[in-house]
Amino acid sequence: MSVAGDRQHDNTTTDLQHEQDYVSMLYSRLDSERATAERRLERALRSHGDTPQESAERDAASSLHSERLAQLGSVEQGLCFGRLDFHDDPEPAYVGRLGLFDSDGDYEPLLLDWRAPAARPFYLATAASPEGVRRRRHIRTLSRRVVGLDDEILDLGAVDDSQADLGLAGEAALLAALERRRTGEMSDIVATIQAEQDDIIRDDLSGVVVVQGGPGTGKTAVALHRAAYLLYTYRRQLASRGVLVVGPNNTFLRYIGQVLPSLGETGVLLSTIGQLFPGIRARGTDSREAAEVKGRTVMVDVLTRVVADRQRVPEERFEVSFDDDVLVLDREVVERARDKARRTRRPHNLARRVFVDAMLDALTERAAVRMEVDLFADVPDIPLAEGEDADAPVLDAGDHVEIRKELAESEAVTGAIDELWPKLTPQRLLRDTYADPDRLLSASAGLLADEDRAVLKRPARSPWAPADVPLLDELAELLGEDDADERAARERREREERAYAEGVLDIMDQDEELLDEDQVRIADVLDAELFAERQERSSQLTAAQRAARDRTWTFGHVIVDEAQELSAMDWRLLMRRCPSRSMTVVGDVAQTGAPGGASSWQDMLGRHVEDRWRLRELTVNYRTPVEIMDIAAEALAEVDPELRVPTSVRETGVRPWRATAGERPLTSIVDEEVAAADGGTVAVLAPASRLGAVRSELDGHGEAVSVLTVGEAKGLEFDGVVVLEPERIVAESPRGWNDLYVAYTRATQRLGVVHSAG
Ligand SMILES: Nc1ncnc2c1ncn2[C@@H]1O[C@H](COP(=O)(O)OP(=O)(O)OP(=O)(O)O)[C@@H](O)[C@H]1O
Repeated sequence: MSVAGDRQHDNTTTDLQHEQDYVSMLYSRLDSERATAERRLERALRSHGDTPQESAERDAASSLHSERLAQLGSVEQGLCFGRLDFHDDPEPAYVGRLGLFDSDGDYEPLLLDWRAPAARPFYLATAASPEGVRRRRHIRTLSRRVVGLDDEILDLGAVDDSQADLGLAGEAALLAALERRRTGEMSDIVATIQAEQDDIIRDDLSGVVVVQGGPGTGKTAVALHRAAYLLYTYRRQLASRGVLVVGPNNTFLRYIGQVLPSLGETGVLLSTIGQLFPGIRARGTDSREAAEVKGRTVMVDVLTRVVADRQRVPEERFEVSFDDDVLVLDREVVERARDKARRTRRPHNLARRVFVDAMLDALTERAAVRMEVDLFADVPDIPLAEGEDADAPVLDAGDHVEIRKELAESEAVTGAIDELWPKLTPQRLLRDTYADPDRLLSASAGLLADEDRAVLKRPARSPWAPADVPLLDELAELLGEDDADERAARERREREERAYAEGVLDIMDQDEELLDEDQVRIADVLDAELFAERQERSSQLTAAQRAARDRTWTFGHVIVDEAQELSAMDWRLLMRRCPSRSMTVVGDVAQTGAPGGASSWQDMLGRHVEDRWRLRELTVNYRTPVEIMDIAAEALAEVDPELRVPTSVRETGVRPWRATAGERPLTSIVDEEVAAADGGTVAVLAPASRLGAVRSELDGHGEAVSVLTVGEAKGLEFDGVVVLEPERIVAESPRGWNDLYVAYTRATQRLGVVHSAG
């Protein structure tokens, strides 16, 4: 391992002092930016528009300034982390978390945003290809203090071919970052992004990019930095639609939750698939088998049938009481009404109107005929006048309208029509299907085998599981939402709220004119509330928040992490959220654990984008040291002997240890690992069947130790990892070797393996 260049730790007092002066100047610039943003926000909040347009402008301005303020607040730590010196420019360039300019002078850049094109050489320049860079300097800071400098002179003469070169940039800073103890929360890598990662982060917005890489190659880090880069570079396009980042579970989302805010980006929605149906909390768990069946594409056909089964035609005829009488329609008439509604190809709840109309038309006819018969029942035959037609209807169009209206208002009639074509919600429909064996059979006969059907059955009150969410979403599409009434009510509410706010502001204006200077001004009291309300209203307008509440929201870009775990039905849901197909798909097909997950990207994506996706690969492992990867490689060979582990950047000199269950109490093993981690994080990864027992055994260790299944640990990392009973982990799942590979590669420093006894 080497760096292509001559690295120097040039921490001379003069150098440090020089950089300290510059960094201090940047912080005072940051402070004055903050003061300006605060002033502007205050001004925007105090102003109030007379017209709806002015109010909208005020809301937009206050939201802009609060966002700016939040961004300026988030870059406090590590504001500036790099400096570039060039061969043919005496002025160095400083690189940091956001761009700062010399507003007193001629707007020269004082600090380059890491995402700006001009900052790119900081990540790409190498001795072999220096891009005009003479020296790259990493500036280490603690709060606002400069504590160290790492310099690289990018001199071709210093290229060393004799060592295996991973093309690392800023090796000292990188290794320092990698050696750091883990806190349980992922950090950004903005100061040490490597060239192969940078290339992916800055890839085009359009199309589907698949990032394939072994464990620890920085896929998650790259995905998150790409979100920040895209929002910076394509802000106009993305600000209104937002960016969605999908992760496998809540623990993972918590783990990555701080990265984007630390990069000054808050407009991103982090979510699991299970959270993408507003109003549903998927708290249940499915068996592996049930999750696999629910994830199959054939479920689309099953659900289509579930809906069609609710569009019924009576066995013989349709009968309904109306006006002391019974109206009867032949089966064929109902069938024609159903066909007419189906032919519209609209979703069930929207096509329902067509069915109801056709039924009411037919019933009006019947009722009219009956009335005519009744009208003349007791009347003696009267000779016809000249020109009068014996068959001409007695009731006119107006009478028909009246009858139809009465039919539409009759509960008996609407109830009977409802039975045939009810208004449905996805939740109700899916619940009923799982709970009713006859319905399930009718919907899946010929599509699912008996044993597949059996795993779907469950009582109506069971909680939703994550794999139900794509099915609910599919049903929501098949059903559609007849929300015309709701939409009208919402628009009315919004108009009223605006009128109210404007009214209050007018009153404030008038009152203020009447008050003495030294009296308490009503506006001072009212202001605070109004401003708070306005602020809340404008903050509610962020794309991410609106998106979280709206099932039909479509995002400007979607990033999927641990994407190999997604089922075919998960992909369908995601594709609906991203009609532009601007996506970053991140994962490792060698780590797939989910029964319905991917073993090839083409299998997963081809259905949606054919071959229009581009593969980018990451090859260097930043997490797991060489010693541990030697063991992980054995598990990978069992998955597929052709696969190779990524190359580790680090060696620790500490070899993984092995023990046999029962030799020593688990508690003392774990105590030792906690001590060795020296304040870092420790995890015990257990077979799913042993999790409960191991958790109670290690109860006393509290927060210091995480006891997890491999599935739960996916995407996470810990300084020390103890893997319990690898044999059982392998035996418990058809993808057991993949699971073991994931388990071994969670460690940043130490790995211990406790084998099953006997
Ligand atoms: N350029 C870098 N500079 C500093 N740290 C890095 C860099 N790239 C990756 N890392 C660190 O390496 C570790 C692994 O990264 P990450 O979790 O993104 O890998 P991954 O490919 O998603 O792994 P897995 O597939 O196992 O989930 C993290 O701690 C991350 O911060």
